[in-house]
Amino acid sequence: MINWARAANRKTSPEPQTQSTDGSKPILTVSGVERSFPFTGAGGQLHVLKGIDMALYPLQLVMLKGRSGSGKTTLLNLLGGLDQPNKGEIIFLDQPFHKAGDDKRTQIRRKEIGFIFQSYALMPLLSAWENVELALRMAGVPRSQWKQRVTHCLELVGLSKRMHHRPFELSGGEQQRVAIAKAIAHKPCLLLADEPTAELDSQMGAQVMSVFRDIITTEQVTICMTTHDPTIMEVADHVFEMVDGKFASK
Ligand SMILES: Nc1ncnc2c1ncn2[C@@H]1O[C@H](COP(=O)(O)OP(=O)(O)OP(=O)(O)O)[C@@H](O)[C@H]1O
Repeated sequence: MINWARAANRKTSPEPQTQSTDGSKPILTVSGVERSFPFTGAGGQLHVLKGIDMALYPLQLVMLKGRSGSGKTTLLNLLGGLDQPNKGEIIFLDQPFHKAGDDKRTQIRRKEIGFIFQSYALMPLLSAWENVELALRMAGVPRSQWKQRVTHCLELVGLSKRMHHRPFELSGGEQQRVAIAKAIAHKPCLLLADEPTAELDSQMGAQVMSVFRDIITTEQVTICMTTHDPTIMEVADHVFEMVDGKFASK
């Protein structure tokens, strides 16, 4: 279940954390990041991110909140190297992510980042086991390690008894836990999750958050996720609120 005691230590924007509680270095820093998109046909620009500064530290659970369309997914895509900023810097594991080309970003992403989506994004014809195994195959992990790693990841998310079920035979919460096992299989240091609990009822959402808390410790990951759910936000180490393309000020 959710560790509600963590709420007492929670910090909220506007002050992007400039240091961790234990003095460790950030794994990712964002400075002055802006992102615009061209209007189709009209020749103008939609200025979505207008100067974002933030840092993610090891073993943090960080949440992005804000109204629909405020730019949360746009920022998450930049953090994960799926997109690039028009302005500003993103440094990931001491490397300039904002300057890296597609191949370099893909290479870093495959090794160091895991993604989790609202809609689970599982292969429907593959079992939970095969879905996680596919993630290892795609990450280039040697075949000799697959069996042990798949078993470990599915056990971590509490699905050791559902390993051979296909997605349609699993509940929404169970499918999302398979998606988490898939996202951590290649041992990334950063997990990015876009509305991971949005499709789940409160009990299943709490289960997913409990799994997140466990894997931060056992797998040594940092998690950055978006959410609209105030109950879920209670377990964050830090909440950034996005308003009009920037983080909200007090
Ligand atoms: N590739 C793109 N091209 C054009 N506009 C885009 C693109 N990606 C995002 N946008 C626009 O940027 C704005 C922010 O979108 P984004 O998906 O980041 O918001 P969000 O805060 O995640 O919203 P929600 O909570 O509804 O998921 C929206 O107006 C969206 O239409």
